[in-house]
Amino acid sequence: MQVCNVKVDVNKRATLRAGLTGEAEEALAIGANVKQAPNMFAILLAATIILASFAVLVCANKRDAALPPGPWNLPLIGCLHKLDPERAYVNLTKLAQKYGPIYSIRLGKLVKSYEGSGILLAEAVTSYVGTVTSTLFLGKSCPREDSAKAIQALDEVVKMSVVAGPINFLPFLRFLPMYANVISVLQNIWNKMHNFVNEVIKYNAQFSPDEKEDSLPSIINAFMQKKSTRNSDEIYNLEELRYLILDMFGASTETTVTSILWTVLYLAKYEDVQEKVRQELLSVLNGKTPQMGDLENLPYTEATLAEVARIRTTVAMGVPHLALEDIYVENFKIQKNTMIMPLLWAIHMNPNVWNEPEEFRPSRFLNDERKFVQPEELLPFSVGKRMCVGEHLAKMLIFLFMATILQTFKIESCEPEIDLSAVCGITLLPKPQKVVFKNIDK
Ligand code: HEM
Repeated sequence: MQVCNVKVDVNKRATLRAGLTGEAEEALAIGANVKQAPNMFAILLAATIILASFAVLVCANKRDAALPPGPWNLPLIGCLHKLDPERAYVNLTKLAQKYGPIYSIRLGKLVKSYEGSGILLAEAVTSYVGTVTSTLFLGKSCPREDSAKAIQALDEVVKMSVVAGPINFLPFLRFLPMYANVISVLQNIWNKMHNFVNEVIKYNAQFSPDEKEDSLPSIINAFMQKKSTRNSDEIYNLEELRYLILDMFGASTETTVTSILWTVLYLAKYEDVQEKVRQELLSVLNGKTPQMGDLENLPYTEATLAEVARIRTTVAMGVPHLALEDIYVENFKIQKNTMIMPLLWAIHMNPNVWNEPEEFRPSRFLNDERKFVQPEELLPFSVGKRMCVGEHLAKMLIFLFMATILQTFKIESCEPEIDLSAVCGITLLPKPQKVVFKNIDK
């Protein structure tokens, strides 16, 4: 299996220092000396600038021979000029095609902005996903309106985090008023989220696990149960629980909502696929409420969901990891503190694995007996020991939503043409557009 990794040097401050103070100081010193020879000043200054630029360029491209190959970097901005913020996953995939499955680039800053909050359906889907996840994480003890507000706040955090993204690559930006404001708004929302989850935990902590009427198998209840049987507070303390719940909220809502939105849009666009899925659902389920166990008897439906997950990889650029020490991968040296981005989009669009990867074709996941087969290169939830812990929950939420809707409604676009192009934020988002659900009996 070919896995494509993109490496980003996170040691930005050191890079900037080498680019600015090192070479630029040297260039200025030469300029200062030539002040005593006015007639030669312009020529020497021009030469100095050219030499200095060259030195800075060379410095920006100094590579340890063992490091993975990659394109030339410009001082300060590295390879950013090669990346279109909204289509960075596509640009990065092109570099993978040129430099091979493991390559490295240096990023200065990545400016991304995204207006709009998704298609109109987004609100309803967010409420569906949020209700299930908050009940699962917090149990019944949390009033619905409170958890809805928390989910809304989280949505804000996700959008603001996209705007704040460049700070990851150029940390000094946090001193600029625009970014300082974003950070302060983010901190404000985060504090509110922490307070909210804290209140729910405090409420739950009043009861011993057997005393509680709320016996739903939620994370909060499971945690409290474990805590009551342990003497040590080292792992099962309430602060740990708060962060765990916030991580779960952060990782589950936007990803699952976005995946559902893509599925709705693809089925609205490919009406023949939608009809085939509906016919399979109607004949197998025969009007009954869908359950996760039904999926094994619904190969075309499962293949369609897999194909959407492939062609619109929700977490297109993966979740960054950090090398804690120098390591070697296929003879390439990955230096300590290097950020490693598993470029899931490139894996899902690799023409050596997928025939005509740009085509939406659910049948690629069906074998000769029309059974669903999952190739190991299908990795929307990543791979390895840090892969998504919510894979099964997410698949369940997507399947149950789609199976319920499609048995009753036909999804149609309100626009002349459905736009399936993506905007790259934290996840790969569809453009805002309207769809309509028409009752199939009418
Ligand atoms: C379709 C929806 C989802 C997609 C596409 C998705 C995808 C991913 C990906 C690609 C990662 C990165 C794994 C890595 O670091 O290599 C991840 C991590 C994670 N996901 Fe999901 N996810 C989804 C839904 C969920 C849900 C519903 C939950 C919550 C129950 C969840 C919880 C997490 C957590 C906690 C992590 C961090 C795991 C760790 O670092 O050990 N995800 N997800």
